[in-house]
Amino acid sequence: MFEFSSKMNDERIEEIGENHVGTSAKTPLRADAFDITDEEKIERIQESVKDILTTLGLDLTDDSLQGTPKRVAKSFVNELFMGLNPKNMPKASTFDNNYNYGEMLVERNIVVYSTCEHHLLPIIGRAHVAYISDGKVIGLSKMNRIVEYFSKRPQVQERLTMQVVQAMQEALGVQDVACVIDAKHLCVNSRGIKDIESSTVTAEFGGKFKEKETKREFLEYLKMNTSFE
Ligand SMILES: Nc1nc2c(ncn2[C@@H]2O[C@H](COP(=O)(O)OP(=O)(O)OP(=O)(O)O)[C@@H](O)[C@H]2O)c(=O)[nH]1
Ligand SMILES: [Zn+2]
Repeated sequence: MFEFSSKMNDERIEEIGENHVGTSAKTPLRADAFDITDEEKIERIQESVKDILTTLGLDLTDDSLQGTPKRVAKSFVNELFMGLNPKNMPKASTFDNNYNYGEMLVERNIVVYSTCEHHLLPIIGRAHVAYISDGKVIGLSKMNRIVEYFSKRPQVQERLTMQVVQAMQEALGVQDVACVIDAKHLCVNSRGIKDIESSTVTAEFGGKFKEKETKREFLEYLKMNTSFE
């Protein structure tokens, strides 16, 4: 049977494509995270889910429940946590800024659907990402894809925000990148304190976005109404 070793290995994690992410913002992956295939992971997780549901007292021979362990395992590996696998990292195509656009570009209202790593419950919200070009521009949809990729991990919102900024900085070769995320955590809304109203705002400001005026301009754009709403 496959055994996970408990030691983290920074070199190994760099090999698998997290070298753009600062140490403090790294998802704590095990050194042997990719020693088994996704198919093997699905098989193993399926057995664990069977165990959980059986322990809860459910009869897994029931027509509706019998496929649940496999469904949960597949959704973990292929969907909810697909961002743990660097093979799913989006290719962030960049282009030369031939038109010399010199202002900030803001991609607003990117839907965030992530999972809280403390309770494995959904985090649902919006991310707003901005950068100022220093010669390169990035395809708009790539910003949404970067947010999606890092969202599909067990997360804390602070780390997600930092990972998005660091991946954009790497892709564009600039420090001038910012991200604000406003999200609801179902672990706060639906259980525990059960506060359905509160949401969490996190922000990461790189380079020029640390300056008061640039930060203010970015935050002003977030307040703008769009004419098509
Ligand atoms: N900083 C931070 N905390 C988070 C995030 N998501 C969930 N949490 C918090 O993680 C904490 C875990 O605290 P614990 O006391 O170990 O867990 P708990 O007993 O289930 O806590 P309650 O939710 O207060 O019932 C909770 O306060 C959650 O609200 C996040 O993205 N960032
Ligand atoms: Zn939680």
